[in-house]
Amino acid sequence: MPDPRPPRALRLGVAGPVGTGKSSLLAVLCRALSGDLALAVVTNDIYTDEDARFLRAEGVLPAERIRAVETGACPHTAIRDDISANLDAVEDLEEEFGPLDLVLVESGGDNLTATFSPALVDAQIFCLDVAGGGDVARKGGPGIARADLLVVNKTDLAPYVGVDVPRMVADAQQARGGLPVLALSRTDPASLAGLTDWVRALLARYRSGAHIPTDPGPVAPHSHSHSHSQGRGNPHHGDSTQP
Ligand SMILES: Nc1nc2c(ncn2[C@@H]2O[C@H](COP(=O)(O)OP(=O)(O)OP(=O)(O)O)[C@@H](O)[C@H]2O)c(=O)[nH]1
Repeated sequence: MPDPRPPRALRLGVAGPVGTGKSSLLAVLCRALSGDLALAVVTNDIYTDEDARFLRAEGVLPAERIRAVETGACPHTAIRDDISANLDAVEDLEEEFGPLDLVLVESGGDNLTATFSPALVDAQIFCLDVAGGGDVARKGGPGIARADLLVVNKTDLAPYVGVDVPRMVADAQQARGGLPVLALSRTDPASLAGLTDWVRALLARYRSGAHIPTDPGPVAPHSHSHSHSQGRGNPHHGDSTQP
């Protein structure tokens, strides 16, 4: 009988501002899914392989299934403008350990404008946390408005930072026109189950051919001090506060 699976693994990106819990979210997914799915991970950091080392130290997957891309520049560059290093890492993992079911790609922590190219991932999660402030969800941007899933993370911290989680989720829902929003905390097992259920449902849609990758949209124009030697016409002007 022919193998009904698509020719390659589902590629799922996780983006969002620095420290919002992207690596922790990947660790949750690896722990929950590696029992019955073949997984691999690609991490992106600007100057280190810290996120990959964190995941290897957590023992969530065999160490060799976790690859680090050192972007050396704005994290968005390597997931959006010139995706070659990430694509190489994903394809190497598939070649060495395939057939895989799911490859998770973690963006280096960036700002609200960073999203993955649809040429790199089939779907993407955008991760905010309550510690960034309850009004962040209202600020919009391509990831908040159009990622396949928006996570409002670390809800256990809400009482300490004065954030009204239902309000923040409602704001996010309003910004997303019906796309899903998930309030998440590592201290709330039901929320973690909600995350893994969403990924399993996405994988089922991908395998059946029902999932249509969508592009949340490009980064906003901005400027900064380093150059983008391999950038392809990415506009860089305007807000000099961006990394
Ligand atoms: N209270 C709380 N802390 C969390 C939760 N998830 C992650 N953290 C903590 O948040 C901090 C940042 O988490 P990471 O997973 O490293 O975040 P990240 O987005 O990968 O960080 P960068 O890769 O540096 O952008 C760590 O100290 C985590 O332990 C959560 O659900 N609740």
